[in-house]
Amino acid sequence: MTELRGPVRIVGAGLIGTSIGLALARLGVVVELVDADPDNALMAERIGAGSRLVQIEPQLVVVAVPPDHVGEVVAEQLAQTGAIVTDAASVKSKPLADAARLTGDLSRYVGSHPMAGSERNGPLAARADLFDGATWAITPHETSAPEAVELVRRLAEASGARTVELSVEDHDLAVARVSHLPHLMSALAAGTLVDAPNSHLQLSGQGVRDVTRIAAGDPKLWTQIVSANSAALAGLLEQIRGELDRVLVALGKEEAAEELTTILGQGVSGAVRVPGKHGAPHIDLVTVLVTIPDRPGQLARLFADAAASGANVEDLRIDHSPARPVGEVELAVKPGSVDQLVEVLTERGWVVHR
Ligand SMILES: NC(=O)C1=CN([C@@H]2O[C@H](COP(=O)(O)OP(=O)(O)OC[C@H]3O[C@@H](n4cnc5c(N)ncnc54)[C@H](O)[C@@H]3O)[C@@H](O)[C@H]2O)C=CC1
Ligand SMILES: O=C(O)C(=O)Cc1ccc(O)cc1
Repeated sequence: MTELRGPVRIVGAGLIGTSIGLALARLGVVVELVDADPDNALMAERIGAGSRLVQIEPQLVVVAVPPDHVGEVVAEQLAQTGAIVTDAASVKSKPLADAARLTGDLSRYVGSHPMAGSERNGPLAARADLFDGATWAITPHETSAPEAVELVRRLAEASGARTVELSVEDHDLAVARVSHLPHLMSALAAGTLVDAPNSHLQLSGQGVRDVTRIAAGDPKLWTQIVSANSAALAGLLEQIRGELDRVLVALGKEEAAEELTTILGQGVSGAVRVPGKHGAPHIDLVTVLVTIPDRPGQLARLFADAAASGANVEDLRIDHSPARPVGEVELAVKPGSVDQLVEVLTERGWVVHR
């Protein structure tokens, strides 16, 4: 059995590299931090993700640099060390092709991709629990050694994730659907707000926040991601262009209302297919709205009271009402625990709406 003993060298101490370092530090694995930007390596070291200098040869190297540089860094690390090498890039075909142009033997390399992140970047955005409960794709290529695949699986599990194995090609098709297209859609929707008057923006509610959150991701990083996956994305974008034409033709025409309902119904059918947290199948959750005073300690009290009811909070949203000294917290729970939750919260003085 291949155990993850360390040291693990992380090249690229940004959001993802530093988060992996922090997750491994929880288990006491020795981590070496390397970055082209010395300030980032220093920052990652200061927040406890590892050390900039480790004298022992790494067992595993994790390349967490932007996708355009992954292939060259993978080839470099294979040449400089006897370690198993993986990367965390959001696309898998291009880094593999780039590395293959630079080195003959890729048996110690296995690509991987943690499916968790943030719209923020750099070591200061890193979190030790970023990958807890997340899915981590492992994408062996034809010559990946089985022990290399096993060690990368250990890395993902040590970081708190559950693993899914896919081919390189299938991975890129999958992320085009579940990550890259949603990102482009979010950016396009958010882009229409740039010139919007403030009087319009002040009507923003949770819907527009949901749709635009991921648009805040680093444009330079996302240019590399979507460009490297252009073939898989092109088909989906053609499909969306066709759907947009259907919407434009149908909008506002009484006789085309059914067409519009069909398109919107497709959205409902697609949305329920997105798996729930921890990769579990989608379950319908019930939401309960609680009004909370905008004062320190209120959220902690609400969570303690929710826990006392026996309900597990599956999801959470907080909405601040402008110009009101209260917030609105939406707790999502399984249908079986909602009655007890409402009863206990009401008993304890919370204003609850279902
Ligand atoms: N941002 C996200 O939510 C996710 C990103 N990823 C992937 O993880 C990788 C890293 O992304 P982030 O951590 O978000 O970016 P980041 O910008 O936070 O960090 C990248 C780090 O790599 C360093 N770097 C760049 N070129 C280098 C080189 N040649 N040698 C050494 N260091 C170098 C930078 O100085 C920076 O510290 C990317 O390949 C991305 O596709 C994967 C999952 C989620
Ligand atoms: O912020 C989110 O919800 C994400 O989905 C983050 C993310 C960004 C890029 C990836 O390659 C994987 C995950």
